[in-house]
Parts: sequence; structure tokens; C-alpha cells
Amino acid sequence: MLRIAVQSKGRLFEETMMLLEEAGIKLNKGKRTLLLSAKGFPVEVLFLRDDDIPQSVANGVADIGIVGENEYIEKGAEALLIKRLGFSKCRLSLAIPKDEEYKGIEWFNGKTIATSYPEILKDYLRQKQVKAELHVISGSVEIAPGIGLADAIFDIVSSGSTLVSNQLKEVDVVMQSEALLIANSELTDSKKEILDELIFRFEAIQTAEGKKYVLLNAPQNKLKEIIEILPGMKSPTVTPLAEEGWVSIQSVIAEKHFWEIIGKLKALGAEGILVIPIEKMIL
Ligand SMILES: Nc1ncnc2c1ncn2[C@@H]1O[C@H](COP(=O)(O)OP(=O)(O)OP(=O)(O)O)[C@@H](O)[C@H]1O
Ligand SMILES: O=P(O)(O)OC[C@H]1O[C@H](OP(=O)(O)OP(=O)(O)O)[C@H](O)[C@@H]1O
Ligand SMILES: [Mg+2]
Repeated sequence: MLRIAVQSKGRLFEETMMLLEEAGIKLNKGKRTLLLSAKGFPVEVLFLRDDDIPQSVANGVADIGIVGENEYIEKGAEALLIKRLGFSKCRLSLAIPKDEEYKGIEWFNGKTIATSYPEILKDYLRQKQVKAELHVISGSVEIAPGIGLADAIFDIVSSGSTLVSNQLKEVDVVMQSEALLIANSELTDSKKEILDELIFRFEAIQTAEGKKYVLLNAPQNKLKEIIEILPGMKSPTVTPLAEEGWVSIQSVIAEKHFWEIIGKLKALGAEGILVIPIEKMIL
């Protein structure tokens, strides 16, 4: 049995649960709602605050965990980084009141900075040889300058709208973050086996992301040109249609090139184009 620590509620929760579900982990309803077992797969899911996930994985309370890179680095816990998961992307930045004139990092000398990430910030300020005072708070960091608690903040930024609504401006990006899969460094062989299966499933999901399956009918005499714009995984599948001179083509395309490719296919006489989402892809 492999125990996975995940965030119980918050920004990571939904995408984490979606990833687990897509990987075939459906949870049994139980009385102990903070620890649920999965149906038909030897894992159980432990729901925690994200701050507690790195340490729980490091000390073996959980075998693996899904947590933001920011918390993983902040806690300095001795858990192994297994895989970047590509969701909950954000950055940790320094921000100051928007009307302040800012010429560089020296601005922070002698200032008070409110943050929930004191270790990452201390390291950064030491590196930049800035001497500032830290005011550690666990949430609502962006209101600190407005209520006179601090001169500046160091916190999570994504769209930047929280900064704008608190009359702050981002002046320095210190680190980028995304959700990570982390693991205890001393897993038994049987736990490693379950983890390997899970990684295999996560990778199949990630490979399918941003890809679409296309089916279309095309005139046989345009086949060569169409194949050139439809690379597929190896090469497209081509089958003859009952109607003489026509073929059916199946292939995989990257979503970002979707409209461009469809336009070219239509121009080459393709018809009956079907575009289907791909759930998982094993190469
Ligand atoms: N606006 C955002 N956009 C993208 N990712 C974010 C955003 N805010 C936070 N994250 C990521 O999601 C993680 C969890 O954020 P959340 O706001 O739910 O944390 P929290 O309030 O500390 O939760 P908890 O109650 O579990 O301690 C963050 O550590 C960060 O990695
Ligand atoms: O740049 P933005 O897109 O505005 O996102 C940044 C905000 O998102 C997170 O808070 P969240 O909304 O999760 O609320 P919280 O403060 O309760 O954690 C984070 O703590 C920032 O405050
Ligand atoms: Mg937290």
C-alpha cells in the first residue's frame, strides 16, 4: 500500500484529484475522511494542509506527496523530487506599493517585508546582500502594506490581479513554481513498484495533454500532401473508402497547431473532419 499526501482543500486540490482520477484512482467513501483508500489500486490518500506535505513525506507519515514547489523548497524537507506535474503554475515575487519609485533590489534595505515564505526570502536577500526585516504571516499577505504592517511583500503571484487590487506592483520574480510529485527517500521495493506504475500513468496523461485525434476523408490524389502536414505518432493510418479515389486518414495533432492544420486540410479537399480528445497516450 502506498500512501499519497495531497492538499485537503485549496488551489492544488481539484487538479490533484483530477490527476489521480484520470490515473485510475477512485476513492472509497470512508468514515475517516482524512485518509481514504482507493478502489482496485493499492494506494490510500491522506488529506493535509499543503504546508505539512513536505515534512510528512520526508518523515514517512506519507510515502509520496503532491505539493507546490514553493512549499517544497520553503520547508527544505528531505523528500525526493520525482516529477514536475505542470499544474498550479505560479511565481514567488517581491512587490511594493505601486507609487514607490523602484530602481533596484537596494530599495529593500532597511524595509520590512511581509511573507509566508521566510526561508526562500532570507536566502534570496542574503544572496543579494540586502538587509531587510521579515514579518511572517500565514495568509492575506498582500494587505500588509496597506494596513501598515510592512513596507513590501513577498508572495505568490499568478495573474497579478491580487497585487493590483491591493495597489502593489511586482518588482522582482524570485522563483517559478508548479505542482510536484515528491517521495520519501527510503521506500520499500513493493512501494517503489506501485510508485513506478503511478508515474507511468501520470506520464501517459501528460503525453496526451494538448493532443487531438483527427479522422478525415480525403481524395487519394492529395494523400502525399496531406500526410506531410499530419505527422502522427509514427505515420498516419490510411484506409481506402468504399468510394473509388477516396481514403480515410487518422492521426494525432498538437492542439496548438489545430486551426492552422485544419485550414490546410480543407484547402486540400479533406472532408468529414472529426477531432477527438485523447485521454491517455502510451508511446
Ligand atoms: N493563484 C495561484 N495560481 C496558481 N497556483 C497557485 C496560486 N495560488 C497558490 N498556488 C499554488 O497552490 C498552492 C496552494 O495554494 P493555497 O492558496 O491553496 O494554499 P494555502 O492557503 O496555504 O492552503 P492550505 O490550507 O492547504 O495551507 C500554493 O502553495 C502554490 O503552489
Ligand atoms: O496573482 P493572482 O492570480 O491574483 O493570484 C495570487 C493569489 O492567489 C493565492 O491566493 P488565493 O486566491 O488562493 O487565496 P488565499 O490567499 O486564501 O490562499 C496567492 O496567495 C495570492 O494571493
Ligand atoms: Mg498552506
